[in-house]
Amino acid sequence: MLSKREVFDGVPEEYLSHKERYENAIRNSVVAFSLVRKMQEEGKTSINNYRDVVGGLLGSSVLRDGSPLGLHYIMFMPAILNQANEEQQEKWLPRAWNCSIIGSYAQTELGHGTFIRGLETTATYDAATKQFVLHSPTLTAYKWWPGGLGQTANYCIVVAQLYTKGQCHGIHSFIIQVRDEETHMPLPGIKIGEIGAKLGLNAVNNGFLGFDNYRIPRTNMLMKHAQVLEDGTYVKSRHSKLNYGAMVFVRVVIVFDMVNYLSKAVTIATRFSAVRRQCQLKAGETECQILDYVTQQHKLFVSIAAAHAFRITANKLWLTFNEVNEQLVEGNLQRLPELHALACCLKAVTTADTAACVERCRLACGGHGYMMSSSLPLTYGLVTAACTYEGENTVLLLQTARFLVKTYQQLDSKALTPTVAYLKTAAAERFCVGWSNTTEGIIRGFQVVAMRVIIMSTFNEEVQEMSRTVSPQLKEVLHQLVDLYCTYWALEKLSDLLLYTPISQKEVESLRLRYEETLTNLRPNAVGLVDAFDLRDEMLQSTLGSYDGRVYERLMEEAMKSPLNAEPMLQSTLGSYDGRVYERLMEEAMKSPLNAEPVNYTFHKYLKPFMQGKL
Ligand SMILES: CCCCCCCCCC/C=C\CCCCCCC/C=C/C(=O)SCCNC(=O)CCNC(=O)[C@H](O)C(C)(C)COP(=O)(O)OP(=O)(O)OC[C@H]1O[C@@H](n2cnc3c(N)ncnc32)[C@H](O)[C@@H]1OP(=O)(O)O
Ligand SMILES: Cc1cc2nc3c(=O)[nH]c(=O)nc-3n(C[C@H](O)[C@H](O)[C@H](O)COP(=O)(O)OP(=O)(O)OC[C@H]3O[C@@H](n4cnc5c(N)ncnc54)[C@H](O)[C@@H]3O)c2cc1C
Repeated sequence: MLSKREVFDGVPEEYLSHKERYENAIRNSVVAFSLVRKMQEEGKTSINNYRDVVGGLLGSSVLRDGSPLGLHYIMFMPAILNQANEEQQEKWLPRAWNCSIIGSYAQTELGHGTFIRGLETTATYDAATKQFVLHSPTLTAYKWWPGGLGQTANYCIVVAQLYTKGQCHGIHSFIIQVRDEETHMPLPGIKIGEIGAKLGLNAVNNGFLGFDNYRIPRTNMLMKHAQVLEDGTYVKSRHSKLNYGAMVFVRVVIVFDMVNYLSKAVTIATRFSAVRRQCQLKAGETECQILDYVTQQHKLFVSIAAAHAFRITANKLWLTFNEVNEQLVEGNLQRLPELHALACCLKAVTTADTAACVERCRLACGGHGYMMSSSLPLTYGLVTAACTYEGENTVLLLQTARFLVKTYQQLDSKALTPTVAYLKTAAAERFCVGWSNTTEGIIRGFQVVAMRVIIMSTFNEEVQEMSRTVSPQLKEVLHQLVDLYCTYWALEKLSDLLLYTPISQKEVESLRLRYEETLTNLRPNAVGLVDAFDLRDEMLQSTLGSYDGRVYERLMEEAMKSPLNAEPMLQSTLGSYDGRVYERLMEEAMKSPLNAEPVNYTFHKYLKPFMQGKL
């Protein structure tokens, strides 16, 4: 087993080079995922809790800026489960489960991400040799972004336009070996490397991939839904969108991921706000905790409520995902459009809200929130990426809008699926005859707004669920969070309510008062509520949010770790003596150090022993 601190002992990640960061990421990942594999071997994990085990690792402090192995678990294996037939699953899944092959998922190209029907990579069937020929006809056809593809993965799910007998049948998925399993060298006809430094997730080793008439066996087309027979005959899928299943799965998983990151950020900011004293409420008094300012409570408390709301919603979405997938297995596709719309909506809403809340948590911590050691900038970099990957949020919300408009148009002719059944009730004019400043009244108001502007609201089911399962004391606090969340958004979306509901000016004023009362009621429990997330210091990795509150001592301890403090005259790379700054930046951008050699040395040192089960 590798020693705990074998590499870069004591130097925080922020001070490592791009290459050292990659080595650190590989080392941490193989150690961490060796534990997952051991749990599998001992039967301590299965497909049901696998999401939590892997998700917990990927969101942990060990893999704090992502992992080059993340896509192997998040998309490569689910794509095989979702799109490979039984024979293909028997061949590929065991090797993927024990990581004797490492995979990625390559759909996005330099020229296309959202419009996947416009992807340019081609897979042309050659009946004479019973092979597909993969080709990248243009530079914009190069796959660009796949996680782990830069230097790590040796297999990949590739999404390409399928051609057979001269006809294009649209995009389909293929499992493709891109590197030699022994030498890790790129195979002939494969052009591959990493795309360079990013805003965040710099440990993920995102790569590019180009094909030059690269041949694969016919049986490497994932054929659970559609097939190409040996003579080139195309057999189409029962539903054209079944091939999109991997994306739906990850969108569902991302909602859980946002719960983790939002809980972490608001724990850090709330605990720091209880420690930080700044300014006096009255002259001569001792400085007060910044958590006592209503403005600080306004910034933070809705994030505590949102973390609970997203967790309950994520659990509900996961149940729906499993229900619909069981129906798909039985050939019942009736709820697939609803699941797609729900996954699109909740992925977009939770990622956008989490990114906004994490940034607000950072701003609530003043200068110390801007320190990398606070962990808030890193967390922001992680969550803001989720607004883009797995479907850019604007585009996904348009998908939801499309589904809701269609549902509304069929309101009287078609039975409504569970998550939109409220639209029937809200359609009746009598539904919202008055306004009440209660949680139910606000939700009803949003349902009317949703009805009128076809926006989905999903909160009411969780409130009923919650009242059945908690103690009176906890129920009171959780209801305060529900009240806070509803009154916060009612005030945020006041323009819609004023347009579409009979809410009066007087009721708006009392709503505002109710909101401030709720902030005050929650204040005594604020730190307890974030402690309840039960995030250990090792998970938070934050000088501001540690449980013991020793903020200033930790800030100083971290500052002293900077190599610049060790050697006052250390030369910065940007200040090179010859002044050729722009030429150096261009050289660096065109040749990331990881691309310097075709096989990065970390393969033989870490990956190969891991893949051979020797770690
Ligand atoms: C073994 C298991 C291991 C499990 C381990 C789990 C570990 C969990 C760890 C958790 C930790 C972290 C998780 C987070 C980390 C995630 C990292 C992710 C890395 C990123 C990967 C990527 O980004 S992959 C690329 C993603 N790309 C996209 O999403 C592209 C977005 N574009 C699209 O989806 C489509 O192009 C779009 C929907 C926008 C339009 O498609 P189009 O074909 O043009 O369709 P339309 O004409 O608009 O609509 C036609 C009809 O099709 C319906 N439809 C569209 N998409 C779907 C779908 N996906 N499913 C079902 N139906 C769909 C649409 O509704 C229309 O229907 P209608 O009836 O005609 O209206
Ligand atoms: C950190 C990260 C990791 C990723 N990992 C992977 C991976 O492992 N595998 C993979 O295949 N991909 C991956 N991606 C790529 C990701 O899926 C794409 O970036 C995403 O789908 C958006 O596509 P695009 O970047 O081409 O932007 P585009 O599709 O070009 O969109 C650009 C902008 O145009 C606008 N726009 C586009 N279409 C519409 C429309 N129809 N209506 C209105 N506005 C529109 C939106 O404002 C959008 O932001 C990753 C991306 C990131 C950031």
